Amino acid sequence: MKPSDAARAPLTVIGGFLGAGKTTYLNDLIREGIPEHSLIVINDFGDINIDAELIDYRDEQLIQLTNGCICCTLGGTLAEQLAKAMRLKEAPRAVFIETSGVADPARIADIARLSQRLTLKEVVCLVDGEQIEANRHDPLTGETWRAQIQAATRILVNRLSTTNDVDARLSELRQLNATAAIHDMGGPAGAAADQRSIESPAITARALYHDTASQSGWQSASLTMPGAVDIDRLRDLLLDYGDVLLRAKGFLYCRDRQQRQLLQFSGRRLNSQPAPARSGRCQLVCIGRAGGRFEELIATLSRLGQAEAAGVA
Ligand SMILES: Nc1nc2c(ncn2[C@@H]2O[C@H](COP(=O)(O)OP(=O)(O)OP(=O)(O)O)[C@@H](O)[C@H]2O)c(=O)[nH]1
Repeated sequence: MKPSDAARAPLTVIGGFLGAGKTTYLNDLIREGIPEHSLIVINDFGDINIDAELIDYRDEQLIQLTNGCICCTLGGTLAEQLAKAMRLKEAPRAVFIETSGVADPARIADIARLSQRLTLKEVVCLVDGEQIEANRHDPLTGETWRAQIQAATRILVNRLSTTNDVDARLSELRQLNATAAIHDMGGPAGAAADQRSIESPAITARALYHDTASQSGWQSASLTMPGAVDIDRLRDLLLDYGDVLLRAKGFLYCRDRQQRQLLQFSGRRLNSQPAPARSGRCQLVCIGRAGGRFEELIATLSRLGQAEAAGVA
């Protein structure tokens, strides 16, 4: 029997480019209150799901998907996992999917359109207001970035306050998507974002060192970082390679800080804060422009993490 529309679980797709603020927004939603027995699906671009460790979930069911772009490499897996979850005796009352920053949310929304147990509630797209110009005109990132905006039913723009011409930025977004609601999230939410304390669930850690994997102009790498790193040296290195490094995030020890740090690099900005206590990872994932320079960065980062472990840096 076909479930009526009222019996279908609403699906919210949360998309947006690398580092745009998807995880931060999802945590805000959870804090504000989502239905009990929700299902949260987290996809991340690397083969370590850092985002899953940053989600502040409680009794919700969590599915972690890794390895690249949810829409092309994981389409089948995602549909299967969702179908399985929706067949459970107590099926989820609502579903939230955080896509990877290089995914096309439209293809994920199609899964809901095909499912008899889901109904598409909205496709939210987070946009880093500071990066609109850079992303829009970039030959590698532009197409993905535009597709994410075009697929949205609601566009949430943050970090606009640091740009010169807010109206011009908003009208650029409007030109790309004539129908979506567009909201300027303003400063405070984001400004406080890095200061938020994050309670994380315990998730089984996998020890990983991976070679870089490249896919049509993109390249990603996952590194183990067992040693205590000099944060200033790391900052200089990441900023030096800001032309090829689009996003880095992970957990590591820093020399002058007692607690393991959560490191976030996006839009050529680096910040760190105490990492969630419950997992013990010391790993970093990076994504950027494929090529020798990206590989050079990964090799240098790898040496930094390893050498300092051995005390020879
Ligand atoms: N200033 C400011 N910073 C933000 C805002 N939202 C997120 N951030 C910061 O931006 C960085 C990336 O945020 P995330 O929420 O992890 O971004 P994401 O889109 O989930 O990142 P990926 O999943 O790696 O693509 C973190 O350092 C956040 O604290 C915001 O509204 N304002």
